[in-house]
Amino acid sequence: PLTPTPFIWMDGELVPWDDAKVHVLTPSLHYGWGVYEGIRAYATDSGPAVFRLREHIARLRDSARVYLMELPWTDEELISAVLELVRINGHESCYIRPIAYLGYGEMGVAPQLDAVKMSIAVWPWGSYLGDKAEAEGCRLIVSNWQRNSHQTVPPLAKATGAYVNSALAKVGALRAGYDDALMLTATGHVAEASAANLFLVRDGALVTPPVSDGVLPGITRDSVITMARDLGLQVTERSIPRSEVYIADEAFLTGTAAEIVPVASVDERPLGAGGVGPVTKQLRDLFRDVVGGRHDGYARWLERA
Ligand SMILES: Cc1[nH+]cc(COP(=O)(O)O)c(CN[C@@H](CCC(=O)O)C(=O)O)c1O
Repeated sequence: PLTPTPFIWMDGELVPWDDAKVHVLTPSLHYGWGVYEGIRAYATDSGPAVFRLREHIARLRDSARVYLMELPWTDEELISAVLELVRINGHESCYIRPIAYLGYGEMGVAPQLDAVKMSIAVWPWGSYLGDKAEAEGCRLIVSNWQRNSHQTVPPLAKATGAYVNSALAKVGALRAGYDDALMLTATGHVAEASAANLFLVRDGALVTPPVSDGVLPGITRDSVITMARDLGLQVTERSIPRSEVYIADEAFLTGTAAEIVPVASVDERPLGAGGVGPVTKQLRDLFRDVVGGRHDGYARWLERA
């Protein structure tokens, strides 16, 4: 359940949590035409810091452009709003959820595109896949729901309505007793999990599906690619046929909510020796140091609240 925080930012105003409401005939509620972001603020020795905030706001604007939505605020205004909201809500660490949607006024499939409204909320959000998955690795099953394609619902844009695809996969996986779903493209190549990117490790080298295979260009994915290469590891972005996952030495998921979660098995095939693989552990330990402000080499990725 959500832990309320004192204020939500709505169109430039700070609104008490319980008053942050929209009309039931808000078209984005009915048709899914909206874009959003998932960002995290982390506790550091010098207070809360937001991880790669600028990149997240830039992706929000990219998503909005795909959906013909002009955000009524500049990147700088949104960055300031996020930092102020984290500060006044008083959390050392929290999850941050900006959303741009189409406000009340007209109904119908072709929405009123100039009615763009925005809100930003924060709340404490712990382990996305649960402590057990973090410690022992998550169990994935390949979903029988195909990942959105560039020809249907563009995976490049983080649109609200796009997530029924992820939700169908995730709910199916949970009901089958798994932690999450692995989604494939129309050609049977690996895309990503329901709300996180996937990396494989084989002979010490990392492989991850390309954006052209219908993945969200994840910011955690980008961070892991950069950190891995800085560690001297080989990282390749290429199409991965489904069965190649079964023969990986290690695999892990990356996402803002998920962070870095080891994969213990896919379709009941255990990966490597099970548990947290050495490369996964090395990258997860480094990631935790970086977001905790304990690694000067990536200070550029942290914005102090
Ligand atoms: C489909 C998908 N793929 C990859 C990622 C990882 O991207 P990034 O966070 O930039 O590293 C996310 C983030 N999923 C967000 C929403 C989760 C949710 O709504 O639940 C998140 O992790 O915040 C996705 O939703």
